[in-house]
Amino acid sequence: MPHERLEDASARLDAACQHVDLSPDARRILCAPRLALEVSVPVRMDNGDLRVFEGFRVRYDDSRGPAKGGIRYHPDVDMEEVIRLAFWMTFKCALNDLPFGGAKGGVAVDASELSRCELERLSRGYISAIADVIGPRVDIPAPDVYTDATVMGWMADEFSRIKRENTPESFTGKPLALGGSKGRDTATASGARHIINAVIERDGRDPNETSVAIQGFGSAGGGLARMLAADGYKVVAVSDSKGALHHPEGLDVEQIWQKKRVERSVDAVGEAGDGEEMGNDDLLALDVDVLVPAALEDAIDEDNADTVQADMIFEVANGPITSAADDILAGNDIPIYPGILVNAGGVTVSYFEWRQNRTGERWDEDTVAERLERRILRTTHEVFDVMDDRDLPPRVAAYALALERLDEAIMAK
Ligand SMILES: NC(=O)c1ccc[n+]([C@@H]2O[C@H](COP(=O)([O-])OP(=O)(O)OC[C@H]3O[C@@H](n4cnc5c(N)ncnc54)[C@H](O)[C@@H]3O)[C@@H](O)[C@H]2O)c1
Repeated sequence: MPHERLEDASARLDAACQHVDLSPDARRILCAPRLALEVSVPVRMDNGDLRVFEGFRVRYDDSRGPAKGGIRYHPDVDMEEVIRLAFWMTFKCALNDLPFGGAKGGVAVDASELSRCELERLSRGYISAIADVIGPRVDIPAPDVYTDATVMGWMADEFSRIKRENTPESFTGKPLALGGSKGRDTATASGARHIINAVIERDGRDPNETSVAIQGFGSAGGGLARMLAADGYKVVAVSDSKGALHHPEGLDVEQIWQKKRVERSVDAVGEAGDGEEMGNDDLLALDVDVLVPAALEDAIDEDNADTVQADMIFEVANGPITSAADDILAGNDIPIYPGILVNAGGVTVSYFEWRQNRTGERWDEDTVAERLERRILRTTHEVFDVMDDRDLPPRVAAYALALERLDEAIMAK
């Protein structure tokens, strides 16, 4: 890969390549993105000033179908980060056998500083700038960090205006009224829950005796905390960007959820429940059975990897563990279930949304939940088979399986 900060993605590709008879053509094709577009998005601010934002859209690979990937609004977004995220989407879609390639987009912006009207103008301007490279049979965007259904609604509307046709299947993660799918808001947490339950059962553990710490109490991590607590797990620690809360016998997750997500309190998680407050980094070092990083990238790196005491890690965030940390955790025999498996519930229900929009169907909540569980468990058991048959750790097994599917499509072309 040509970009310096892509070593993590590249290291995962190299590790998987050692276990797959990859054709040299596929290796060459997967080393760089198919398309990397950088755009300037001028936006008239409420006070009359003009600001110009940097935007990106990357189509990493589309050998298995139109590319799929979210749009992130964050001040740190740059081309390298977007390429890295698009690479992971390529492997996530392949691993989960979705008929999609991988893409990602983003705008370098602190969305919290913008008024609602400024955010709408930015979202519409960004779509106008990338309209030539997206579409329902080319590249289908979705929400990511600091973008949501409202933003997708504006973007889908802008795209329909530009194309002069109504194409709800051009975007996923839309509001229900504009063709969004039921179950999209809880899809990532549900997928992660099914995988954790499958691993706990395979290991012969009892959920009631299993302690869990979750970093990041957002839509994915907070939703998962609620589901695991309902399944009987002891959720002993959760955190957000402001603080962490710990209770060795298990936290009252519903109370924290109510305060953080329903009342939209700005208080830290640490002030929202009846546990003891602790430092954010201390959560990662707790002696728990299950650790779930569900915040942002690079949370566990070579500086803190050695402090991790969990029996196993499930990545809900994209790329929360650097490749250097991976090596340290492997040396300490801590298995890591990778994000391309664990957080695939979101893109799976996005695929359901795209299918519903293309056929004009509307699936009810139970249908979405049942089809999601079936697909997630099928992939999970395929990964277990590769782990057993080839004696591989979960991350390498998942990448090897994805790589074989990508290789097959590239060679078939
Ligand atoms: N939501 C989805 O459908 C989905 C799908 C796939 C992957 N992901 C990934 O999951 C991660 C979280 O996404 P989300 O949608 O839940 O975002 P979100 O914005 O709803 O939540 C993120 C949470 O992380 C917390 N956080 C930030 N920095 C932290 C830190 N240093 N320590 C502890 N907590 C911190 C924030 O306070 C917030 O509570 C991202 O990496 C995203 O790419 C999300």
